[in-house]
Amino acid sequence: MTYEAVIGLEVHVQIKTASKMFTRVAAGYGHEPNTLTDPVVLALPGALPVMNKAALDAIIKAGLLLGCEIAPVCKWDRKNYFYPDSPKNYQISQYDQPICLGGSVEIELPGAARNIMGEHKRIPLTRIHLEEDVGKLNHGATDSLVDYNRAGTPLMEVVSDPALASADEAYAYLTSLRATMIYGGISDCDMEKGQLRCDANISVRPVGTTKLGTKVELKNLNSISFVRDGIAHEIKRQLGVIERGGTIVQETRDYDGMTGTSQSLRTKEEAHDYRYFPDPDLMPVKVDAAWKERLRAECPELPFDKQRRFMADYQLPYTLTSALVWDSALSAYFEETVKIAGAAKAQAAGNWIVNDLQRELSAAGRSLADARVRPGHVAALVQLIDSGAVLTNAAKEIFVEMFATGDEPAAIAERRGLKAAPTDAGELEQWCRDAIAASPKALTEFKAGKDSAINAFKGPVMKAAKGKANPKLVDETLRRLLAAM
Ligand SMILES: Nc1ncnc2c1ncn2[C@@H]1O[C@H](COP(=O)(O)OP(=O)(O)OP(=O)(O)O)[C@@H](O)[C@H]1O
Ligand SMILES: [Mg+2]
Ligand SMILES: [Mg+2]
Repeated sequence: MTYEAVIGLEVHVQIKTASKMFTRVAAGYGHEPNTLTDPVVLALPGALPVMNKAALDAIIKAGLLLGCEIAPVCKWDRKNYFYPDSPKNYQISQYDQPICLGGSVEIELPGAARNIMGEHKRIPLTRIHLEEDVGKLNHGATDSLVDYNRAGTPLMEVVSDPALASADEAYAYLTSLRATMIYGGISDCDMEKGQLRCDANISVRPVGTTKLGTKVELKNLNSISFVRDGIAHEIKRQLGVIERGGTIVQETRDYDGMTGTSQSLRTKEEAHDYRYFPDPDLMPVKVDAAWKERLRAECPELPFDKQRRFMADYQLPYTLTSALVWDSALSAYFEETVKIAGAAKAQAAGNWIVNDLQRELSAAGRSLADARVRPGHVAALVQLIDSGAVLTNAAKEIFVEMFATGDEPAAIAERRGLKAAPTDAGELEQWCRDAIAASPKALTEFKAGKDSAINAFKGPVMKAAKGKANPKLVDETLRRLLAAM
């Protein structure tokens, strides 16, 4: 019997807000332990939660970006459990009335080659709800210390349907979801800081059947690559168990990305173990049309939509769009350049940005925001090349200097003597006549209608001009002379 894998992901995304979910104390990372706390975070007697509007805005925006239905009314529930990371002994979460329902994440699977677009799919979401993050336990050799700085940070849980079929699809899903959250300004999704965390639920079933198999939940997958590796490993493990005649038990396993192994943590608790009940301290939240529309207006175009637009409007090749659209600042920079240089120059502009600008930025350890080269500079350089005033090799040099100084490309070309030589018209004409005379075969071909035969004359002309002739002028002069022959 052949088996297929079924995967559902639970992704926790910390929302980037100034303060915590139910109190005004600051949210943040990397502070002295237990400095971002107050009576609400520490659950001191009498402390009461007050909702953070910015966090609600962010989750509604996330829902709109992913095409979810925003529930007109949602409520808060207590998820009860005892563990030192939660001083209240419960977590405020949303159980049966989450704020976002349905929706999907668009993914792209790997293409046949790097420069070929892969298949696109939409992975349906079950829900997105809002909850508060818990504290952090730091385990020492003989004791464990608890830090409540993270406790109470607004946290979204994005739950997918069991609809992913492979480790690669899970990888593509996380890449796309992460980009969407960053684009929307909802989270920075830095996995090293725990801003995005993923649990993977995995089961297998015989191909052709629809009933879901028993799932195993993988935890502690702390990079997107580890999620992919962990899932691939777990699918293999489950198939191995079945092959040996065993059965899969529902459990939570810990995957160690460094060693590529997993071990059982616990057999999985059921929802009733948490004794969910509505939080009596918090009112349900009503989201009306005006609230939704205000946030809809703030929703940016998503990377895949942008990529389709770049390919259609600017005729850009897939590879170039892939290098641009996943970084919203970079694609904004590109579009500003195109606005100045013109859509016909989009590909040239894109190449300068993706290759030369990015190379110089990473060599200098700088970010795009503080690059001295602005879109106007790139557009000006593209225009100088197009007009024939500078040649490509010179332009490369100009770019490097432009990056270092922020000077205009024309000024750099002037002072560094990098302009294509302002060839004397009579001299250029003579070079062209000599080149035509030296190649009677190409002349015959050109006269017979083979336009590309003109290229045979250009090399000798450029050689005579020591590489500094304006190629556009060379082309024009040759054509003028040829037409008269
Ligand atoms: N048989 C299955 N095989 C693979 N994935 C499954 C299966 N059943 C459920 N899933 C996936 O498991 C996830 C369940 O997440 P959900 O948050 O609803 O429940 P939970 O994991 O029990 O709760 P908790 O948030 O307390 O961990 C979903 O992403 C769902 O698609
Ligand atoms: Mg869950
Ligand atoms: Mg879970």
